[in-house]
Amino acid sequence: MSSPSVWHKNYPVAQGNRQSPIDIVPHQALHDPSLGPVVLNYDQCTSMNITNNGHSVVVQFDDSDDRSVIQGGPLDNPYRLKQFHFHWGEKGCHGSEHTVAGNSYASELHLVHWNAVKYKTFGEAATAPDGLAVLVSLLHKTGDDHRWLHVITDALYMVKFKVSTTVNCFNPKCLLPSSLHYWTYLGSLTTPPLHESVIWIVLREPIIVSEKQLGKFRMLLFTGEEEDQRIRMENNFRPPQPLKGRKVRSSI
Ligand SMILES: NS(=O)(=O)c1nnc(N(Cc2cn(-c3ccccc3)nn2)Cc2cn([C@@H]3O[C@H](CO)[C@@H](O)[C@H](O)[C@H]3O)nn2)s1
Ligand SMILES: [Zn+2]
Repeated sequence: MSSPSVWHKNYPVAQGNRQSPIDIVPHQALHDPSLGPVVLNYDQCTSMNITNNGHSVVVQFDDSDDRSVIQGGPLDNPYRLKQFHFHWGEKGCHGSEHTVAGNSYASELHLVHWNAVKYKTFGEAATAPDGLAVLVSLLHKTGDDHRWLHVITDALYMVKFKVSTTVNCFNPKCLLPSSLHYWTYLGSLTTPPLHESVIWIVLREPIIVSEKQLGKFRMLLFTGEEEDQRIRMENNFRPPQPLKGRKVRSSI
């Protein structure tokens, strides 16, 4: 995984006008009364596999129909859930991609959805300005375990190296905070190809996880079993990018 500071050499859009993540400054966000609640329909979700793809751990879903969608909020259409994955650091409270008033969290969950009403495939949607919607849950490290995150962290030993394994149905709604109040802004993928195709929906309330649970993410490796070098997977987060005049709207 190359460093974010050199991505612009192969992906000039890295220096574009709607890059992610950003630092969210709550009192500068615009309260927009027209922003309704986000609505999550994940009950028929069928998670398929959990994969260490060499830069994060990803749980993929069956996105061949509209069984798992997000809608409402800033979205004009329902967006299909494709996968969720995490970003984290190597210790303490650094590891999230978005920061809030300059403060970072220990980790960040991204639920990646695509606009299957307007676009035929994820790949096509991923290059369109309204193609993707990513719902963000910030993970705050304190003492206690998150009661559902252990389902994921207990499976991580199976994907220590760059491999994939099947998982039973896992409804990611259990990894979200109780309040669905959010900030929203137009941005990009935070890893190459950095397409400027994402409507970001960042939940304001973090979820609480334990150091032990975070530690299990850090035992993952960027490398495959066959490689003799063993590089721990950590700090797979991009730092905040310039706002370039964008407005962040708030649902409350
Ligand atoms: N930090 S975050 O902002 O949220 C994310 N950052 N990257 C994400 N994904 C990777 C990705 C690749 N592409 C893309 C799009 C068009 C052309 C070339 C690459 N866009 N995003 C999300 C993601 C993509 N995929 C892959 O999509 C392919 C096309 O459908 C599929 O063939 C693969 O099996 C599947 O792995 N998975 N996840 S999200
Ligand atoms: Zn991500």
